[in-house]
Amino acid sequence: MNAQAPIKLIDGKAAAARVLAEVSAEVRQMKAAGLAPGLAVVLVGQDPASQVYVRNKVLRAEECGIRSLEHKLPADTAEAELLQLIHTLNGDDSVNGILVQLPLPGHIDESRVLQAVSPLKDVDGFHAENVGGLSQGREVLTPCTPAGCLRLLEDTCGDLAGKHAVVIGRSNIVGKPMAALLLKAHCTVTVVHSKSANLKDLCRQADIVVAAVGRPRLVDAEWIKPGAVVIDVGINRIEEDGRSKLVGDVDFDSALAHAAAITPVPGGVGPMTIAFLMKNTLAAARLQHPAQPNLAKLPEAPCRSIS
Ligand SMILES: Nc1nc(=O)c2c([nH]1)NC[C@@H]1CN(c3ccc(C(=O)N[C@@H](CCC(=O)O)C(=O)O)cc3)C=[N+]21
Repeated sequence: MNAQAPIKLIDGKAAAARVLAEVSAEVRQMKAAGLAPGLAVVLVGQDPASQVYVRNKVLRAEECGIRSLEHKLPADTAEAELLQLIHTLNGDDSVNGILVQLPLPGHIDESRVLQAVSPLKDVDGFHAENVGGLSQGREVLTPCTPAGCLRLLEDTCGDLAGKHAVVIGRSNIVGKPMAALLLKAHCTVTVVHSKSANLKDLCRQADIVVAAVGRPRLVDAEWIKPGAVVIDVGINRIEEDGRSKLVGDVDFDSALAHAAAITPVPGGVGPMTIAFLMKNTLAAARLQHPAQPNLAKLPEAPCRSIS
């Protein structure tokens, strides 16, 4: 009766493990060529969720042989002091990647801080130089979450050319760079957001839906065209049945009825974000050593954000 393909769960943990295995192999080659890649993670304040992410990043880095340095600063750190730390890290040759965990406390100007990170060490791809480069389709350091989503989509759908992708959300961290990457992959891209008219109708036209709005379970089966592929970027902590739960921007159980394939939360996009942070750290190390003959002999970067 139903000719549709069986529902497929997109396993972000398994995909991330594959990416991390590639990273580990590359780290070994880099070390053989005399370079031990290092990542600095800067956390300002005590936000418990951020602390969990930072801990996960440090663990994954260690697993694939990347040195990670954690800088924890108190919530009342002055902007000038944070900028000074970034300048020090910019000038430290043992640091190849710098990640400043967001959000920053309200008294700190986020864009000034992101602009202070050297574009060659900007493993988040948030510096204007890299944002502009991505928009021009140049090979630059690219934000980790959208890069991870693109890999999941390519693994699931193969060639993305000509597909209609609807990105829900227009943040600088996910929505906008996701749209740029999908365009680069030859999709027809629609970006919708909280002020869009006919949000649901637009979404229902999509072959690919990427939900990144931060609204728990906003997207249900009615938003999804039968056979569409759904990537859920949302990580929302909610209270339900007297306990705390992690849910996405997609109502998973409902969307499952229409989707050909869908990412779970947790275990979907989150682990891929961290895996691509590691990949970007290696890509950054390569950018910083363009003339090093031994590194130049390394195989082409399989990092999609670069190659
Ligand atoms: N400059 C900056 N860059 C970021 O990339 C950045 C940031 N700031 N601030 C916070 C958000 C959030 N983020 C996550 C990364 C991984 C998981 C992750 O691994 N999640 C797992 C476990 C989740 C859990 O159990 O808590 C999963 O979804 O399966 C989650 C969230 C990166 N962010």
